[in-house]
Amino acid sequence: MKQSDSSGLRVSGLCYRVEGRTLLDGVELSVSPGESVAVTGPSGSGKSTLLMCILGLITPQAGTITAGGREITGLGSARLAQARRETLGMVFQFGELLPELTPVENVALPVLLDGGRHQDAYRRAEELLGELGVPTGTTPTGMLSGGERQRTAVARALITEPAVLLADEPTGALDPEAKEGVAHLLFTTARDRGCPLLLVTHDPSVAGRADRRYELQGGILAEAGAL
Ligand SMILES: Nc1ncnc2c1ncn2[C@@H]1O[C@H](COP(=O)(O)OP(=O)(O)OP(=O)(O)O)[C@@H](O)[C@H]1O
Repeated sequence: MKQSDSSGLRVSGLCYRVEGRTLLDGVELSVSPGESVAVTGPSGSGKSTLLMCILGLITPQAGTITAGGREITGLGSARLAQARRETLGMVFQFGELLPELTPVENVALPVLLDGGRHQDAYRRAEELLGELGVPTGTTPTGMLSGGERQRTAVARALITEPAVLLADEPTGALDPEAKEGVAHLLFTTARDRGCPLLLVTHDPSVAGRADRRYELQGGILAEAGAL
C-alpha cells in the first residue's frame, strides 16, 4: 500500500447541485486508514454522486476532497487523472471488467495503462487473484460466476495499491452467498491493508459490517438513525 498520511479520506463542505436540485449540501466526512464507512439513503439521493465527486469525475460547486494526503479538488484534468489512478481504487456494482479478457489481464490493465512493466503487472495480478480466490487460468472473465467477477473487480481496484478504496453497490448484483463473500473480502481487505473504505449500498447487512454508517438524504449526510 502506498503510504497515505494519517488523514485517509477527508471530505469537507462538499456541495453539488444539478438542475436546481441540491444533492450534496455541505457534506463532511472523514475515513481513517483501515476504517470503513457505509453510506445508505433513498434511490436518487446522491450517493453515487458523492463517489463521482471523490473520483473527480464530476466537479463540485464547493468543498474540498483530500485522499491519501493529496487534494483532489482543484486539479487540472491531467493531474486529476493521475491522482485518481495513483490514489483511488473503485469497485462498481457490475465490476466494469472487460468480459473477453482473462481475470489476470483485467487486473493487470491499470498498471499497464500507467506504463508499468508487463511482467510485474501480470505477476502482481496473479498474486492478488490467488489471495482473493479467483481462478487465474485462461477462462474469459465474462464466463466467471458473479462472485468471482466481483472479486476480480476488487483485485483490479487494489493492484495500484490505492490510498483509498471506494465501492458503489459492490454486492448489488450478487446472490446472497456471493454477496456475503464479497462483502467480507472488501471489509477485511480494507482493514488488513490499512486502507480507508467508503462504500455505498442499499443492503442493510452489508452496511452493518462497516465501522460507521451514514445516511444521505436531502443533501445532508448524517450518522444513520440521526435523520
Ligand atoms: N448530470 C446530471 N443531470 C441531471 N440529473 C442528474 C445528473 N447527475 C445526477 N443526476 C440526478 O441526481 C440524482 C442522484 O443520482 P445518484 O446516482 O447520485 O443517486 P443514488 O443515491 O446513487 O441513487 P441509487 O441508489 O438509485 O443508485 C438522480 O436523480 C440523478 O438522476
